[in-house]
Amino acid sequence: MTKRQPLIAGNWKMNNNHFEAIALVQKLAFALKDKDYDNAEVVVLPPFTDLRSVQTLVDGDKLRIGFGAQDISAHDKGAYTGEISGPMLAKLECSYVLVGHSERREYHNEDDAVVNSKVKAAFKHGIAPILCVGEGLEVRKAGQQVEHVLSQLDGALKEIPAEQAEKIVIAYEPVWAIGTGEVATPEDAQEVCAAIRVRLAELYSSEVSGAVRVLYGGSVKGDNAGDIMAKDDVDGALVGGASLKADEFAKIIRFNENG
Ligand SMILES: O=C(CO)COP(=O)(O)O
Repeated sequence: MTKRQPLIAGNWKMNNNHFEAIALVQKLAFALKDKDYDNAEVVVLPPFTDLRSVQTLVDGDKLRIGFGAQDISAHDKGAYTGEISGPMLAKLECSYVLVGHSERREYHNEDDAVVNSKVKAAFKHGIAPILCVGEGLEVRKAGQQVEHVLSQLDGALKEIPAEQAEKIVIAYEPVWAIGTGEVATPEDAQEVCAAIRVRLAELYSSEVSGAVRVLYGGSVKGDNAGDIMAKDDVDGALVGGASLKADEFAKIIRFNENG
């Protein structure tokens, strides 16, 4: 099986205006050494209003920092006030887009059908979706986390062909670990990430399941990243709060040097 390149992605959520975005990406570029880029692919996911500034900086200074958006419309164009389309994101050279984040599911009522239509929209325009899945506390307490996550996965991947599925990134983000400081144990993360990989093999093939990167997200910091990513089926991290501090995010990118 080919080795999957670790991916560390920073979901800035609704933080940083476009000036602050430039400053943060510059600080991150200063904090990273050449060898850090060999360690992991580095990606930031700023708000829409920052994307043009980040693109100009990354492009102009030839930074090895990728970027993407936090949401995508299911539609290509038209009367959808407030939405941002796949063609717009593709024109800005976004490589990635978050789809199905628990905050979108919760505050914007995005169900599996909506998530599925956004995954399709991303692929249609050559953008790799970072599909977020994860259970809430009640589901975890009932021990139903694997079933819950696999059902979200099945819903999101409906009618997605293998050639596209192998390019998806999946982020397992237990809702109870997001922004709470309560990180999942490496064993908890491994259990669900491994189950995701098995389901990808069932839905597609062992080639697809071996190629897809499965990330963990939820209170990842510099000093817990290494233990989680040491697990076989965890290929990186989707980082919220800690991605807003360049030094802390750089420490996560150097995950295998911290302990
Ligand atoms: O939701 C997250 C990333 O998408 C995780 O957020 P925190 O790292 O702040 O817990």
